[in-house]
Amino acid sequence: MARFGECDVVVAGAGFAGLSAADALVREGLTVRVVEARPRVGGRALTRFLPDGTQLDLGGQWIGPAQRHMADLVHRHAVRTYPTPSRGAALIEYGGRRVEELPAEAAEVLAALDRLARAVPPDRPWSAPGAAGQDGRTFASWLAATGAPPAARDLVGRLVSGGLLSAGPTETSLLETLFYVASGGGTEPLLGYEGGAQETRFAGGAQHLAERMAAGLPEGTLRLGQPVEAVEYTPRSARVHTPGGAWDAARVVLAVPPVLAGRVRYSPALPPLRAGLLQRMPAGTALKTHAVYTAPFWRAAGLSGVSQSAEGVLTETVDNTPPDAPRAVLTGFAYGAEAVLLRRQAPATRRRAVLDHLTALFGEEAGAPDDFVEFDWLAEEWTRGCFSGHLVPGAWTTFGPSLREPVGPLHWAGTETAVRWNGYFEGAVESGYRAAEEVRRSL
Ligand SMILES: Cc1cc2nc3c(=O)[nH]c(=O)nc-3n(C[C@H](O)[C@H](O)[C@H](O)COP(=O)(O)OP(=O)(O)OC[C@H]3O[C@@H](n4cnc5c(N)ncnc54)[C@H](O)[C@@H]3O)c2cc1C
Repeated sequence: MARFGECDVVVAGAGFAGLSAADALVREGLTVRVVEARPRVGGRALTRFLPDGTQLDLGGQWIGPAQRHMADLVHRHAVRTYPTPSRGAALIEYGGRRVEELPAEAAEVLAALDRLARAVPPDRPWSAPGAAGQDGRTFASWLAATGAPPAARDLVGRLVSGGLLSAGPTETSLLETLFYVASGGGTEPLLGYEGGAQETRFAGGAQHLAERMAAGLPEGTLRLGQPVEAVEYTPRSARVHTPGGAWDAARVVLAVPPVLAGRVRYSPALPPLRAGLLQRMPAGTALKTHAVYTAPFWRAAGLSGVSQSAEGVLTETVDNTPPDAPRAVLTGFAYGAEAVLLRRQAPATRRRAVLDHLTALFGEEAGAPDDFVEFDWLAEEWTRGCFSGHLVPGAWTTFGPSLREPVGPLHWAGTETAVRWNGYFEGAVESGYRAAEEVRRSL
């Protein structure tokens, strides 16, 4: 098999984590090769433009004011951003009623969650007081024990397990949920638009920033269309195999989602705790849809386009119209069981189910968009889930300490390994910088 050459570090994956790791390593004067399976950079950031120029972010798209690494990147790469439209009333469907503010009993459940999350250190959730018990019960069982009315539990379960962890409340442990809340600084910054993680969007889409980061790497650093298939390693070096050939490097940063890191063939086999961990981090199942209209008709009715539903196929909607777009966009999210059931349906039936939900919220016009665009990240060979991967119940307190532990010359990055803003672009960048720092110290 051909050998492309030797380098100091191979980074697998050109998402935000891999690109940040490569950037930091190149700044250290190291020779780096970024090998990326897809013919593009950005990973879970993917922007498409309709023929008339309407921008759709099919993957990640928002950043918030507390995400400092992303703010630095935006500044450094001179990328323009704009706010998420926020004028008008939100619609919250709750217990058969429609209200504009989060009902007090649901807010109380979120407050209780925040109180518990404050005791969970996001860098070592397994050491939190009561961690074993919290890891051994599902978020659904904790919700049931709050004594809150069923509608409040349903809404919080769908917003938190679904909207944040992209799973159902029966799939995630209480500890995983508390970790995620602690990692993002609380439910308010996580769930919020203005002042929260959904405050700002990228002009030209989130993929554009990834492309700018890639363009900043030295020529020849980035190798697209090169999936890492196998990694042979000794305590001091590694050989990374791709379909086109192999790279020898002193260190490797694996910046790919855990489910895909587990599919690479390692020789020798990964240590049991690392291998076990990778088997316990399934990716989420969220489904993001875009309905494109001639105009943002909901604004005339005084509505912001934001909705949160305790029932129905969609849990959330948002006005996703870019400021200078020729047309208007309502984006919807399905999570957990609803997202799985929608995938069982034929595309036309699924589209109808989503549009019926939008019609019930925003009126007849919502049922007849000019375009309807969906993108299934579960079907993507090089992602296999959405938004991110999470530890299953019981895994934090058993396998969790292996999350960022290097294996010989192999270092682990990717948003799933982040301490802060785990699951977000911000977490991906943090993880890339952290892995690069580990490599720098180890050489
Ligand atoms: C629909 C959706 C909406 C989201 N919304 C938001 C949001 O609004 N804000 C936010 O901050 N985050 C959001 N996220 C999450 C965010 O996109 C991710 O946290 C972030 O992009 C992860 O970056 P990463 O570099 O860790 O992983 P990835 O972006 O997945 O990058 C990994 C890269 O590795 C490549 N790869 C995989 N296997 C191999 C292999 N064997 N060899 C070589 N390369 C390989 C992949 O092709 C990919 O390019 C969303 C995600 C989705 C899918």
